Amino acid sequence: MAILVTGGAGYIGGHMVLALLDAGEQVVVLDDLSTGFAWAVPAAATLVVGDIGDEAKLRAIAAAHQIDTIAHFAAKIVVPDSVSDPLGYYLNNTVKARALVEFAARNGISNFIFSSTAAVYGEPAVNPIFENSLTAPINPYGRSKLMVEWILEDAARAHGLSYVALRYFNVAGADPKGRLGQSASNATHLIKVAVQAALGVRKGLDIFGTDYPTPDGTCLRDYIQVSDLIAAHVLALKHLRGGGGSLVLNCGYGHGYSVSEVVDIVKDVSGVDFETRRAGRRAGDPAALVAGAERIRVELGWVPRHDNLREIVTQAYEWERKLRDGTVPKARASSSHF
Ligand SMILES: NC(=O)c1ccc[n+]([C@@H]2O[C@H](COP(=O)([O-])OP(=O)(O)OC[C@H]3O[C@@H](n4cnc5c(N)ncnc54)[C@H](O)[C@@H]3O)[C@@H](O)[C@H]2O)c1
Ligand SMILES: O=c1ccn([C@@H]2O[C@H](COP(=O)(O)OP(=O)(O)O[C@H]3O[C@H](CO)[C@@H](O)[C@H](O)[C@H]3O)[C@@H](O)[C@H]2O)c(=O)[nH]1
Repeated sequence: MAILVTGGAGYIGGHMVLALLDAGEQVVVLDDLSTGFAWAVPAAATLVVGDIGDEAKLRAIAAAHQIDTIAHFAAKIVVPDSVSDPLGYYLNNTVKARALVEFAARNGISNFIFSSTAAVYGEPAVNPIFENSLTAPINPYGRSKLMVEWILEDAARAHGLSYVALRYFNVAGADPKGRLGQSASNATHLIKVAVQAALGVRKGLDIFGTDYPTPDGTCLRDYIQVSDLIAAHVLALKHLRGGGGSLVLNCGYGHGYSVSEVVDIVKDVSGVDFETRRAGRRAGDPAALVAGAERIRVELGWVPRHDNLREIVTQAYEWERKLRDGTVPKARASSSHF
């Protein structure tokens, strides 16, 4: 049986592909390369370049491979962009995901793993946030993802699918073996931007909002290391293949760091005191998001191995240095795909 990984040329999906290949699985990646990289997908996986909304392409994949599971990572992911381009986000993240769920239902693909997000909770009244806390997203990105959770819930009931929706908190770091990291040069994530500032790839860093109701006035987030997150997906796959029922699970460590604390750790790890500027709040940002992180341990037996922000920052820094120096390992010639 093969696993279809949408968005498998991107940051998190790329780590999933590595983990699946490490486990001896057959992997088909579908990615339009809008923010992903063909070179990041090992030649041992089949790479199909295309849109998740392209039904003909999906049918061709189903005809050529025995897919039993879809791991759906492909999405647009930048919260402030979703505020300025909501319709683009609803099309890519919701409408096309609906088509993918329908494709699964029609083709007897009974397992679906979905990249959801902490953004479904909006501005929570209290932290940590549990899976049964109120979902009230405050930006189109979070809404675009919450709707897919609802689509999955209803489709599962009607069409015999089982799914695991993983609500990621803030994903960071890189493959501990140094094979992959976050590569898009215009990524907007805090740790990515901070290590770029430390390496002189960007000129300093804006701190978006210093007047939040948090201990130091900057936003709090729960940063989860990317391989720990992927381990949760591998366990979700095992759960679904073993006939387990649908689940919605937070993926985080259960404690948060402020933007200022993250910046201090990046400065310390890199030894570079790069410039920081106090800037206004960024559109769509909640003050604090910290996972209630128990359910995933109970349901899947997940045990984090990299819950250490210094280690996470070091991995991100080392990967960024390779990107800057042009020494990242390329897993395939970029033209070898369908
Ligand atoms: N990075 C985070 O902190 C975070 C947190 C919560 C949830 N997520 C979710 O995780 C998933 C992966 O995010 P990422 O950080 O790896 O981002 P990414 O941009 O690196 O990866 C997304 C991949 O999807 C591809 N893609 C986008 N739209 C597509 C389409 N219509 N058809 C085919 N391919 C398409 C892109 O080319 C890219 O390779 C997303 O669903 C995102 O919403 C990420
Ligand atoms: O240059 C920067 C970049 C970020 N931030 C702040 O850092 C925090 C974290 O921002 P970022 O790393 O961009 O992540 P989020 O906006 O929290 O969103 C991430 O985490 C969410 C889950 O919590 C996911 O849903 C999103 O896909 C993912 O991008 C926020 O307060 C930002 O305002 C800055 O101050 N300066």
